Amino acid sequence: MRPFVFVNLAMSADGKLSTTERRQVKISGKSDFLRVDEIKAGSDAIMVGIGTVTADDPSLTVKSEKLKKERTERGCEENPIRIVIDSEGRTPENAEILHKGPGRRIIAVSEKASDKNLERLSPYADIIVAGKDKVDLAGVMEALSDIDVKRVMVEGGGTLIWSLFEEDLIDEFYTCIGNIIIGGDSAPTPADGTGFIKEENFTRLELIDMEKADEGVLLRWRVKR
Ligand SMILES: NC(=O)C1=CN([C@@H]2O[C@H](COP(=O)(O)OP(=O)(O)OC[C@H]3O[C@@H](n4cnc5c(N)ncnc54)[C@H](O)[C@@H]3O)[C@@H](O)[C@H]2O)C=CC1
Ligand SMILES: Nc1nc(O)c(N)c(N[C@@H]2O[C@H](COP(=O)(O)O)[C@@H](O)[C@H]2O)n1
Repeated sequence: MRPFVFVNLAMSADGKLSTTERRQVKISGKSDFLRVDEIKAGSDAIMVGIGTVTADDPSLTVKSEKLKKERTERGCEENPIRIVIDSEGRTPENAEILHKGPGRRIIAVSEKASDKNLERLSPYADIIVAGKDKVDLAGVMEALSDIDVKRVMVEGGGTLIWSLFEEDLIDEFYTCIGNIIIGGDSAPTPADGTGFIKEENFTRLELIDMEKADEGVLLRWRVKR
């Protein structure tokens, strides 16, 4: 058993998530920001890779007071469970994700994480150990299902999302394409990693809908199975 998993990203018109220096860029506009806040508030958990934590230091909190209130009225925490996929337990102790706003945090590590890092992070987050070198993502999804997490939003980055596609753990994929060109052949894209080599292994998508979003376009895809 695993939760429903969807990805939400903003990318430039040339398909980049950020710059070659992995510097965070404002890609989407105001209406997309509100949409993202709504889908975040509608999720039980929000997941990012350690690369995103070190590059962007996101808080991943719900921003709107109204949405926070609606969550607490439903008996949920103000924020979804915030999950970092972090093989070695490198999350900095002062990361925003560990401090900003109420709610549970989970850091999923592999057996490679040192005891020192586990001790360092355990005051701030629950730790799940899954996988030998890299985090076993299917194992993490199963553990989330066991604690009644039904809907997971993945915010990036491209390395984590690639692995989730590779392991067929994504159900829907939403990209807001903004009206900028970032360029750079090493700038992160929505699915980095090794990529599929054989055509028969490609993930196939069905378009659910598309709409204009500020100066860009929002595409929503479902993974075909
Ligand atoms: N425009 C947007 O919507 C977003 C952009 N970004 C950008 O993406 C970049 C960060 O992306 P990445 O460097 O690719 O890092 P990432 O956030 O995808 O984290 C990848 C890291 O997770 C760890 N990991 C552990 N187990 C793993 C597994 N089984 N599979 C994959 N990774 C595993 C590894 O240390 C790996 O390097 C930043 O530049 C950030 O600004 C990030 C989120 C959203
Ligand atoms: N949806 C969206 N639009 C953009 O233009 C972006 N640059 C991003 N980036 C990601 O959003 C996260 C920020 O989270 P907090 O505001 O700190 O909660 C961060 O991971 C960015 O990479 N997203």
